[in-house]
Amino acid sequence: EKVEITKEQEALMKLIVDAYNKHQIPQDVTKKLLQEQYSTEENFILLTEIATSQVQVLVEFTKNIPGFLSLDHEDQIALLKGSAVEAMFLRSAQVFSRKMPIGHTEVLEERIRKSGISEEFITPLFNFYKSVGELHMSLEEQALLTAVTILTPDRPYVKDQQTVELLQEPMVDLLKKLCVLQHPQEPQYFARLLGRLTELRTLNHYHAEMLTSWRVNDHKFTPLLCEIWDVQ
Ligand SMILES: CC(C)c1onc(-c2c(Cl)cccc2Cl)c1COc1ccc2cc(-c3cccc(C(=O)O)c3)sc2c1
Repeated sequence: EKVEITKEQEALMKLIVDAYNKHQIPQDVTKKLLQEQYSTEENFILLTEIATSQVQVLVEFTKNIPGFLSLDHEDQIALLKGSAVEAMFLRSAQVFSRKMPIGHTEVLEERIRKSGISEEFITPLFNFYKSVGELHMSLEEQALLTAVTILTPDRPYVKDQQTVELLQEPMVDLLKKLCVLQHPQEPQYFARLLGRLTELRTLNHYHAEMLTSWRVNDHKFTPLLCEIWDVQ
């Protein structure tokens, strides 16, 4: 039967997409990807700066998700801490999939490969980037998938999972309809998107190891990253 987006779903999508567009890493930060010299140390510092800016952007985007600010405050923190890495994998993955300004993609790849991350994490990381790139997600899908990731009820320390589920459900329903409407020739497209969310969970584990190996080599993070990642 015909899949239709209701008026309220239209309104919800506009809210989420506007928030996603509004909150972006400032140009002067991402432009450094093309400017700074290449060294493992410099690449790490630059990626740390971008990640810190990304967390700030993520917090602002999250505050625009309908109902989020009405959640228990400790649950708000638990959701942000639990989803930050996954949201940043998604965000940095979009850089590789959308046609970034010339050179950004190669430059970002080069800097990530040479930032002190051990080879065993580089492979799954770039496999993920490739699998997201192949989806050619629309901006609406990117924004909704990020919101769905943030509103994952079973993050550590979330007390009222029920209420988080009530917020996540309409996002998932809307994303499912959007996938059918935007990828009519690919009935399994929505399933492939959700498959990326499963892959993100495994990347969380790799990321925890990445942090440990950086810290072992005495790499410093910013106070915001230390707080959101419970390090130092
Ligand atoms: C602390 C730092 C060393 C770190 O530790 N783990 C990771 C990480 C790495 Cl490696 C890979 C995935 C996830 C994480 Cl969390 C990072 C770097 O994380 C980031 C986070 C966000 C973004 C957005 C970018 C980006 C570029 C151009 C344009 C845009 C744009 O949105 O226009 C975004 S790059 C970037 C790098």
